[in-house]
Amino acid sequence: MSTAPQLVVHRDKELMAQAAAARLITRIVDAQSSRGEASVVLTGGRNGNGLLAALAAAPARDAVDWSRLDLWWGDERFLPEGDPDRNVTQAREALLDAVPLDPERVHAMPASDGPHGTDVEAAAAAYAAELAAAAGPEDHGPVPSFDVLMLGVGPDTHVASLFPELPAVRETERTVVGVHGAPKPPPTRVTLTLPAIRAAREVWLLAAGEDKAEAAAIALSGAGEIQAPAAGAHGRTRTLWLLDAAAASQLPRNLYPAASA
Ligand SMILES: O=C(O)[C@H](O)[C@@H](O)[C@H](O)[C@H](O)COP(=O)(O)O
Repeated sequence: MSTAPQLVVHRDKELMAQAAAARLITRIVDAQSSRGEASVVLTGGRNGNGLLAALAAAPARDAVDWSRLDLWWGDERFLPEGDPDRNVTQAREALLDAVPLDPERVHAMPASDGPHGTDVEAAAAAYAAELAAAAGPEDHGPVPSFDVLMLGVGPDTHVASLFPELPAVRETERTVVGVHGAPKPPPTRVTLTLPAIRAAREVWLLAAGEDKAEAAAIALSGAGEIQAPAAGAHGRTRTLWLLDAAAASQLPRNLYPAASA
């Protein structure tokens, strides 16, 4: 199946979050119906958290069997456990604390005061090992075939903690790496690499707001993944860009989907 990106453009970021939450519920329910379980990779950032908050408010959230859902993270800010800036802390507040998840299936990335201390490379290696342990023979390498992997897109085209031109985006072997000197605070982070991201069945990129318009246009116009990491994020069966009208405002006309609302 082609992984050419598909685009859906919504009127504004609120509608985008609600529609994406509805889409995610459906995707999880479908996966659980066919395989008995589902796996989703969460993203940090306002759009990812907006989606989780919309999901928390959606009555259809009860259609999900939360106890048979694995949650992973695409990246994490390497900070102490419970820090309000950690992506997992924000996800807990937005949704996770409100639904009956199996704690064993909530795979938060290590914190900077965890078993590896401030050694971000060791923390990354431990997460890579956790992913490898969860991968089965049917998977395509040392990472499970996530049903949906979500990524917020930064104004510089970064996704997860893969920033343009930094070493992490050039990684071709390891599935998880430590990041030093990230331009978005905090500077030290843990991130999935592009090969790990591309193990997902579906990759959804979320972009809302005018400050994302240039990034979306660049990433969708054939830019290279080292300069524009979002361009290298695609799923094995589907790559979906979920945008609001402002973020879509600089897309070349041939990419703008006429029927989106
Ligand atoms: O740790 C983080 O900050 C992220 O995981 C990062 O990759 C984020 O998703 C983008 O920067 C988009 O963030 P917004 O949705 O807030 O613009």
